[in-house]
Amino acid sequence: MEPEPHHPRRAPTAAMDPPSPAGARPAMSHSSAFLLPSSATPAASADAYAVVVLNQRLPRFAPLLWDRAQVRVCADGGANRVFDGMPELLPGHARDDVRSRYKPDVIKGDMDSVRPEVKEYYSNLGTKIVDQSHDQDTTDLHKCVAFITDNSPGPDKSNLCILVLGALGGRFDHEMGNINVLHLFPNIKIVLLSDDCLIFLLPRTHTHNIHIERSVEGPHCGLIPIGAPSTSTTTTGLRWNLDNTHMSFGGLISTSNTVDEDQVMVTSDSDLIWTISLRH
Ligand SMILES: Nc1ncnc2c1ncn2[C@@H]1O[C@H](COP(=O)(O)OP(=O)(O)OP(=O)(O)O)[C@@H](O)[C@H]1O
Ligand SMILES: Cc1ncc(C[n+]2csc(CCO)c2C)c(N)n1
Repeated sequence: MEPEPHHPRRAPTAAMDPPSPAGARPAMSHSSAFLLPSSATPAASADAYAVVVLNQRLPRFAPLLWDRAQVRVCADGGANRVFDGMPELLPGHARDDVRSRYKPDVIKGDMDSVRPEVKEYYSNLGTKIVDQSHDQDTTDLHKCVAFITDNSPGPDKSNLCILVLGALGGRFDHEMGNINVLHLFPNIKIVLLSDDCLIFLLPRTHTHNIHIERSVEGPHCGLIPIGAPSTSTTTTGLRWNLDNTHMSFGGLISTSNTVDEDQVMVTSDSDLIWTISLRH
């Protein structure tokens, strides 16, 4: 049986941007400023970041996002990647210092991939270990996102942004499971990342203003109706814009598009996946 979305849709009034006229969709803003080096980051970011590390090679910007986050969670074998990978990404620093500094707050999952010595190492440093081996129906990423939303204060999670490292590339079943988590939590800002690109969900309840951080992302992008066809999608700011356009698998979907402006606007009657390439 398909699990129900974890949270009801956000009421149209709870948008983060200024109020919209009656009947119009409220606006939601998106930015990848979290990828900018500390020196270039806007002083006051509205977002509170959580990082989830999956069981794939750490992206090169893992230390930056880890430092920027308020909560760090490893999905099962993701803990091995932090243990092995953080010292490799920070070669000028002593291996043991890096290990103890990059300590996850939580390791959660069905615990069939985290190595015993890694689990013991972090457990001794105070990491919380949540063994959910009894649940073989939800993915480790689903378990980690549920943990973060359940433990973040207040009913309004509009400032929470969950950055998922190692979510794309690799095994296709895992990738699809990771994308399904975006659809299971449509009201939570979740960004799936790899070294090469990022993706997030654009819920149909809002119009979307996507600020393009040209120093770290673009130009290649896509707009994809994974969950359901879209009868009408309209965009601005792209090389190939959509104008009240129908999109579906078996028909048109927008791949190999490129960003033309610093601001991309998207309105659709269906939830869409936005993807953009990352610069190396
Ligand atoms: N190759 C991959 N591509 C994309 N995501 C992955 C990949 N491998 C793991 N993940 C993500 O990392 C999480 C933790 O990985 P882990 O290998 O511990 O999971 P698992 O449930 O034991 O996998 P398996 O299906 O191999 O038993 C997964 O739930 C998934 O979200
Ligand atoms: C229809 C169906 N397909 C696959 C699985 C297997 N599965 C899905 S999530 C998960 C946990 C991975 O850590 C496992 C083993 C299932 N339960 N139901």
